[in-house]
Amino acid sequence: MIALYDVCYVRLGTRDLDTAARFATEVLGLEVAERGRQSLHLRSDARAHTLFYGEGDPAAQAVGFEVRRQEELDAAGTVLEALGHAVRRGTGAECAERRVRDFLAFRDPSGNAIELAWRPEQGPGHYRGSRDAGITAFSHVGLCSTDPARDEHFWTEVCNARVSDRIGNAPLLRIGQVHHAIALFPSPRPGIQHVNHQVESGDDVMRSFYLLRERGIPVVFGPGRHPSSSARFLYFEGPDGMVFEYSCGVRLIADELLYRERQFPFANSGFCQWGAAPRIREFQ
Ligand SMILES: O=C(O)c1cccc(O)c1O
Ligand SMILES: [Fe+2]
Repeated sequence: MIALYDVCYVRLGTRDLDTAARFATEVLGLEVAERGRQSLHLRSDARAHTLFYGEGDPAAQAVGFEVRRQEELDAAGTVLEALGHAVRRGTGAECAERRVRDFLAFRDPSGNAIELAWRPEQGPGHYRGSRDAGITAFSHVGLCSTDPARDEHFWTEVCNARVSDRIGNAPLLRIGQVHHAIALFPSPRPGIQHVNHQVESGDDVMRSFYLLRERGIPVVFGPGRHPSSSARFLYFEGPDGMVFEYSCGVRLIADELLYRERQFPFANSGFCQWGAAPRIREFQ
């Protein structure tokens, strides 16, 4: 079983790096860790980076998960190849760009680019947001899945994820105590479906709601509250149509023995207990 320790970074492609840089700093509130001619590393917490934008095809995406031991990479490669997944070890330059010592790349059963990363770096000093969005950490990703049941099996049987709740057939999967690090939503195609950052308080969610509206940033769901994680949330659209989410108050699941996953309806009420309606394709 591949022991994922935490979700550690998201890599996005963008056709316009300047626009992405302005959005990531002035709107989202991330800190620029490094800006290259065709690359942008952004911080949201103590880590060296959690969001990377590369200039090019917006479909050039990947999600990085930390593994704690380098031997896990070899073992994971063997397991994945036996299941028919092509695997590739990162080059020195690619590891440096990811601020990791080593990584293994493969695609999940839907075709999402996944990277298993060893020893992701911590950043210098505290994260200092470019605006006070109240961000405390990069926390989870939504992934598009062409077969949520099949992919749930992959993430929970080949990897060590556990189902915290389901919304219809969409599983919300934890790898630590946080309610979920990965959520799989039905879609005809693979891809990163949303990127979540946790914020300090409900006030931060509401402050961002008014700021985004003022700046004409499309709010596509919320403010609302998820019945699954109990988190209050706000979803909005960034460059290249990528959906970002702020949420606060996500529940922690500490008792692995007693906890039982719940089933919510794939309906507005399964996504929000306050009555908000999503304008997000994968939530409809
Ligand atoms: O936090 C959640 O429970 C949640 C539920 C549905 C979709 C999401 O993106 C979520 O973060
Ligand atoms: Fe989310």
